[in-house]
Amino acid sequence: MAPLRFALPNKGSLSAPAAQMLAEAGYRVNRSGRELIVADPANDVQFFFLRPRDIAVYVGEGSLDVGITGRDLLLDSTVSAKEILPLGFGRAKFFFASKPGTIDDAAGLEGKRIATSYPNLVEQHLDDLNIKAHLVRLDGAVETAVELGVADAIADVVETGITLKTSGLETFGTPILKSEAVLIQGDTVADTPESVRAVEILHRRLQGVLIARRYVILDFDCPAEAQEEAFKLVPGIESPTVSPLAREGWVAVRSLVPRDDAPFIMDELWRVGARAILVSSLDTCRI
Ligand SMILES: Nc1ncnc2c1ncn2[C@@H]1O[C@H](COP(=O)(O)OP(=O)(O)OP(=O)(O)O)[C@@H](O)[C@H]1O
Ligand SMILES: O=P(O)(O)OC[C@H]1O[C@H](OP(=O)(O)OP(=O)(O)O)[C@H](O)[C@@H]1O
Ligand SMILES: [Mg+2]
Repeated sequence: MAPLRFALPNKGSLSAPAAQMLAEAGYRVNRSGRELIVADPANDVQFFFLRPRDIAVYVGEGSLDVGITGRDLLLDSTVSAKEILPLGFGRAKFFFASKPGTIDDAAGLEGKRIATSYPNLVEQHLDDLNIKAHLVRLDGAVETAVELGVADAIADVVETGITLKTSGLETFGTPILKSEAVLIQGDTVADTPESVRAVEILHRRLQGVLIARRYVILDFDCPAEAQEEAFKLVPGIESPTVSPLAREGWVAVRSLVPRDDAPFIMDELWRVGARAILVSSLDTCRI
């Protein structure tokens, strides 16, 4: 059987977190040096390390089966590869920005020059808004374009906002896009049942990692008469697990709860009478 051909970012913001996530999902992305192709025979996968912008193209053209790239890069590529799982890292917003007091909403872009390295994404958005503007396509560092008089506004990725601030620019309007790293799939996957199955397994494994990151295991002991109230606080993903305790009239309960909510749920459980409330992390799971 041919291995699944998987494109991964070779450098940049998405590279290390993508490799980390795949390692947590059980893949062996052992890239010791600068190799561009790495085999993972145990999982029957071949990894190709490419620029994130090119990943959408390779997957969209059918040269590779799946890949991890940014949603913004996928949309800008205009290829037919489809997003099959958002991965929760590489989060950034895509905004218009200009010098304060010059342009303050998207309508103000009519007839203006906009610098961007995502011309297709921006053009599509302007078309949707029925705004005609001139795009100035740059490779990067687009924030400088306004200062240098090449453009009146920019459209770019904003993460912390530090780059914009130091360039004397401010965002305006609502975000053009909320982006994050995404798993993408090309049309060729459907060609063989083996690759369909390999992608299903990959999808389920990555989803397991996402759940393990977002949820914690909550264990507690609860008086039987308080259990109904406790279950409302810990519905779990499907249903909480309840086991008898040696102590008469008490049950042990185990459930998954969102990591961020755990401290509040623990306070409420204590209030309804639960004791020995323990939180532990998941490494990974299949739900
Ligand atoms: N602070 C950030 N800067 C740039 N891209 C970011 C940032 N945070 C998340 N991203 C996302 O990372 C992807 C861009 O990755 P890419 O490797 O091309 O750029 P990079 O991290 O800026 O690296 P480089 O310095 O080589 O340009 C996009 O999907 C973008 O939305
Ligand atoms: O909101 P911030 O946290 O400041 O991050 C956003 C900045 O980071 C990226 O630039 P990068 O460093 O990748 O340079 P580039 O423009 O050459 O790609 C992006 O293009 C923005 O300029
Ligand atoms: Mg960049």
